[in-house]
Amino acid sequence: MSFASQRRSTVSKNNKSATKQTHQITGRRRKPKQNGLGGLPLILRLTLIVLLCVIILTAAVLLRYFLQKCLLLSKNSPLNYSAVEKAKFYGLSQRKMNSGQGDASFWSNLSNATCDDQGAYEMLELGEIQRLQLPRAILIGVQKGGTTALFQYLDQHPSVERTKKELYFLDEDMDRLVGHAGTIPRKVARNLYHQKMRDGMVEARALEKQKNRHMHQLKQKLKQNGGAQLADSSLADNKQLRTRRLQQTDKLLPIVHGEENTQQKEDLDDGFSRSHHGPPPGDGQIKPIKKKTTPAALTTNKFVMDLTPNYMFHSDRVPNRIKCLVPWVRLLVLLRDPVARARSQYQMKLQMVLPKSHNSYGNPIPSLDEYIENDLNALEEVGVLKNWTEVDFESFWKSEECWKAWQTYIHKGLNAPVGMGLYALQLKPFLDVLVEIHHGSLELLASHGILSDYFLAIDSRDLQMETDKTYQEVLKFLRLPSFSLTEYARVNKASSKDHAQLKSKLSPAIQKRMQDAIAPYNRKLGDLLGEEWKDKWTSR
Ligand SMILES: Nc1ncnc2c1ncn2[C@@H]1O[C@H](COP(=O)(O)OS(=O)(=O)O)[C@@H](OP(=O)(O)O)[C@H]1O
Repeated sequence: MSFASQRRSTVSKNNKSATKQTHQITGRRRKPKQNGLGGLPLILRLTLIVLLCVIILTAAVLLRYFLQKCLLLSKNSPLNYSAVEKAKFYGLSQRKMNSGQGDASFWSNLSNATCDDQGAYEMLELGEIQRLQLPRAILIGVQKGGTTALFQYLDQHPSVERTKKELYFLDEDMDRLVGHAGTIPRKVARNLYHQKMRDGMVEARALEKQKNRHMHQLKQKLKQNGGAQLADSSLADNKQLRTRRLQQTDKLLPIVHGEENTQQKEDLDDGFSRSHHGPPPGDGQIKPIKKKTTPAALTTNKFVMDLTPNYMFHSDRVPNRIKCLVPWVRLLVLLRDPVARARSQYQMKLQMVLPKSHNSYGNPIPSLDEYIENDLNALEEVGVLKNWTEVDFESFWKSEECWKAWQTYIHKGLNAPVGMGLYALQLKPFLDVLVEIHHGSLELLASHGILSDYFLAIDSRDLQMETDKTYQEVLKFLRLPSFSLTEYARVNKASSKDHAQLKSKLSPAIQKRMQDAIAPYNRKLGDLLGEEWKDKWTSR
């Protein structure tokens, strides 16, 4: 050891003993070696802190997930849009999920609104469908096709659960729900559909009670007025009373088919108020769905149906929603001569605004001719109607251009008196979806009788002329026991008010223009539904 190092070691020893002495003097001891984070290398310490943050964050997310799930799926939860948006946050179990086979149709790509996984659907057992009170059949259309009459006939069937007509769930409600977020989880959507169905049933039961109460009061009054003979068991057959009852029912009809607010729905000025078929609210428009108070339990083993004639017109989105939410349903549609249907729609709109002669934009109410012409022009403008040769129409029909033009038209939110009569255009996506669900082609399904298991089109005229026979056909299709009514009333007729405009007829020139314009689509209906539908209305 060199002198210098010897000196360093002596100095260090001296220093150590000096420090020891100092500690003894001050009574303080040297700090023990640190055991906590302080003793760990910096990198380890940082890793631990990051891990801790991740754990805390995960716990917060999980807590939020459970809270949301409890809130959103609880029966009494407020159905508000933001909750649904938040519901996107959690994925849902995809058990029992089948992948839809076949080509994804153009419509699935366009659809702005399905559930969590486009192209996939989930079948449920009958017991489960009943438990969830989801519909087993849907009446998809058409507006002014005699749907209120059929609704009332079905409503009287002992195996059918009373419900409210026109729920607008698969179109309007779903538009609101998905309009902003793009998709919503299937489970959430089904839960909301269930709640809507249940609300409809509760409302229908309340309405029935109200009607019964009124009948009771009427009986009492008749008794007091010496009409005792009317208040006995033969009451139901009494014409006078039946008429009164129907009048009462007519008063309640706006409630039954939810038209009480239609006049407030003024939107585009194509003559009248917009009615339940506007464009889906895109661009971040969020309207909350109104919550209705429903009793905690409403159990039924009866046949549950959704009857919303406007679904047919919203053919760009409703079929996919059906596939996604209720793929087991049977679809029923009433088709009426498009010209008569358009006229009936005009009369309905007119009744809503009469006796005013101007709409809320201050513009005069159009005549029937103007009403039809305006719509013909709108359809020509977007390219849905054109003066085609048969060959040209065939290639147009198969092109995406056709469906895009139709979608542009739907999204204009017009009254669509002519557009609603283009049945082939509207039915094609519904049939496509059935083909997808039941794996095959339209021809294959038709030849095996599978299509007729799930789809039934009825001519409104048959319902009107051969009501009982047609009613039996509907019951058979729905797999309901045969049942006949003592009377098949004609309901929801255009008013017999003495107003010239209500009585107006379409001028022959405009009628011809409409018939010629829609003829190619009428012919297509034959390809879709069978020869008997080809040129059905032009031949009459
Ligand atoms: N049993 C029967 N069969 C066929 N058609 C019938 C039946 N009963 C009523 N009607 C006529 O149907 C028209 C009303 O149709 P909707 O009830 O579907 O209208 S709505 O869309 O619910 O407003 C309406 O037509 P218009 O009178 O031409 O307006 C009713 O008269």
